[in-house]
Formats: sequence, structure tokens, C-alpha cells
Amino acid sequence: MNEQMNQVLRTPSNYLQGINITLDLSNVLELSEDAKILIIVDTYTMKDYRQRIEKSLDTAQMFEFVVFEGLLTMERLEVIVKEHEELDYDMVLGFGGGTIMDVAKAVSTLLQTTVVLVPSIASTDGPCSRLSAIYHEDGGFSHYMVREQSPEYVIVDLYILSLAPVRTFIAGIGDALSTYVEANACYLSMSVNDAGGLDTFSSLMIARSCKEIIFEDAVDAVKSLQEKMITPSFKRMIEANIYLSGIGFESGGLSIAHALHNGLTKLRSERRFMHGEVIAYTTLVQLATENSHEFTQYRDLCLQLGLPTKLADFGLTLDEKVKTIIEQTCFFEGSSMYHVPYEISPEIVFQAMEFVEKRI
Ligand SMILES: NC(=O)c1ccc[n+]([C@@H]2O[C@H](COP(=O)([O-])OP(=O)(O)OC[C@H]3O[C@@H](n4cnc5c(N)ncnc54)[C@H](O)[C@@H]3O)[C@@H](O)[C@H]2O)c1
Ligand SMILES: [Zn+2]
Repeated sequence: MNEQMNQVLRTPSNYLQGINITLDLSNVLELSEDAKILIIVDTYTMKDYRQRIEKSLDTAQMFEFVVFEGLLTMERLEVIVKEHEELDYDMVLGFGGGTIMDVAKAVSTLLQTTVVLVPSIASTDGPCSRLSAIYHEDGGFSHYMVREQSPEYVIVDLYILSLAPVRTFIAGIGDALSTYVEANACYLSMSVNDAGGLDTFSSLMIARSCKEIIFEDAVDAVKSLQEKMITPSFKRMIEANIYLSGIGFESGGLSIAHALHNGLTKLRSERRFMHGEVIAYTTLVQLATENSHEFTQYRDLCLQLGLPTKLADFGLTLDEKVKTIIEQTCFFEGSSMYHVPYEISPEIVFQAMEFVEKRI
């Protein structure tokens, strides 16, 4: 019975945030002279920040870059590990978007090193969690790989994030928007969270702070980013996107919004959408399944931020194919779809999607 489980809250060992904090990584990480570091970057961070990272880690004995772009699959993960297992690295440092955070966590698990995560966009709440989302070659979600320990270091450079594309920041707000909705559903249904136990009251409060900051600060924070200004609202929103949402989802738990997102990865659309953009929509669907009086408030904020609010915004139609995907991929033993304090079924989710689709 879940009632006898422990309550578990997990956090990264160190969360450091500052303007240009990445100029001083050797000191911030207290690097020893014999440190060997594997640095995982995406094409963007490699192009714009390679020199900064090289200079900042110059006290290390050696470091090597791996450039990763595209989806994290088990096959690609095994290739990276095979190519680097001989060198006895102490640390894997991931510097990039949400995918790079997941690659770095997974590689560090398999190479048994510490992990340092430096998000170059505040687009997901991945940096503070132990999870890595693994995909199939065709883009469909496969499973979560879970690191034993939370990340040792999360380093947040406000200067770098103040130059990031506005769309990525808004996607991060979309991801964070789901956190309280899902954590609250887990708390009320005594569901197992992603930290491996029952929710603490603290994690629920962290998720609630995340929600409060979004509704107070998101609009102003986006304006700040458009003007490349590091304002108090921007700083609070960065913490909400990365830290509060990260702890809030892992130790608060996932529910319908992420289960439905994972199922919808089986659908192909013309344009590529970011994780958080899909989550904004699936959060609205979760709110609709519970007939929440807050549905309109959430939907209006999404509209104000330019986040998708219906399937049509992804160029997709709510048809039988979608229904089949929900039936076949979202409802399985252990799915977070069941993490709600009320009855749930493919029909109820589909009806909620119809409701969301018809809202003007
Ligand atoms: N493990 C977790 O806890 C967790 C949580 C949320 C999301 N995720 C995963 O994260 C992934 C999505 O991450 P994402 O939405 O960040 O997309 P992404 O990482 O796939 O893509 C981000 C893109 O932005 C580019 N980029 C990076 N920094 C940039 C910058 N400063 N300026 C301009 N471009 C930049 C990159 O080159 C990349 O092409 C998904 O796989 C999702 O499952 C994992
Ligand atoms: Zn998410």
C-alpha cells in the first residue's frame, strides 16, 4: 500500500545562480588539478560558448567536448559511453538545452561520474532532476532513465539566459505551468512521485510557489527578456522554471500532463514543437479532466504568452488516430495517467481534449 511508503524529497546538492557565473567554473566547482571532464554541448553552445568554457575550466587536467544534437536514444547513449569509458572521467558537464541536460545525466550515470548541469536556455525543468527522457529513433518517447543521485551541481548563468531566444523561455514557463497541477493531483491521490516515494508537504509547497511566481511574474519576465534585461521578475521566473519546477515535478510527481505529452510524441506535425509548448497544452487537458475552475485562468495566461492552447495549434486534428494513441500509449501499468484523485480513462481524456479544442 502506498500509505506505508516513505515520503521522499530530492534536490541537487548545489544550485548556484549568477550573472556570468560560467566565467569562473574552476572556482565554482572547486576543481582539483587532476580533474578530467567530459563536456556535452549542443551545436549552439559549442559555437557561441566554446572559448568561454575552455577558459573557465583551464585548471582541469583535461577536458573533451562531445557535440550532441537531436534526440537522446539508447543507441546514441551507448555510442558516447563506449567512446569515453576508457578515460576515467571524474565529471560530465552538460551545457545546452533540455536534451543536453538529459544526455549529461545519462552519460554520467553510465560512466559513474559526478554531473554538472549548465542550462543555456530555461526551456525545461530537467536540470534539477535525476531523470533523463529516452526516445525511440522515430521520435516517440521510450522511458525515463533515473540517476541514483540528484545532480551534484546546477549552474545557472543569468547573463547567458538573458540572451536566449524568448520562445525557449516561454516553453520553460509552459513546462513549469504543469508542475503544481500534477504535484497536487499526486498529493491528493497519494501517488508515487519521481523521487521514489510519496510527496512531502514541502514539495507540494515548492510546486505551489512555482505556480505563484508564474502567475505573478511570467508576463513581466518575458518582457524583461525581450529587452535583454535581468530584472527581479526575470530572476524569479528563471528559478521557477529551473529549480522550483524541477523539484516540484520530481518530488511532487507527474500526472496526466506528462503522460499525455509522452503519448503525443507518437504524432508527427509539420513544425517541431518544444517540450514545454506541448506541456502547456496537456496541462489544460489535465485541468479539463478535473473540471477545474482555474482552467480559464491557465488558458488565458497561455494565450497571453503565445503558448499552444489546443491541438489545432500544433497543426493536428483531434481524430480517431489520436484516440487510439491515447488508448495504446498512455494507459499502462505504472503510467502517471493514474496519478489523479478521480476516475480516469481514455474516454475521459478524449472528452477533455474535445472540451479544450472547442474553447475560443
Ligand atoms: N529529464 C527531465 O527531468 C526533463 C524535464 C523536462 C524536459 N526534458 C527533456 O528535455 C528535452 C527538450 O528540451 P528543450 O525543449 O530544451 O529542447 P532541445 O534541448 O531539444 O533543443 C534546444 C535547441 O536550442 C538550441 N540552443 C541551446 N541553447 C541555446 C541558446 N542559448 N540560444 C539559442 N539556441 C540554443 C540547441 O542547439 C537546440 O537545438 C526533451 O527531450 C524532454 O523530454 C527532460
Ligand atoms: Zn516537463
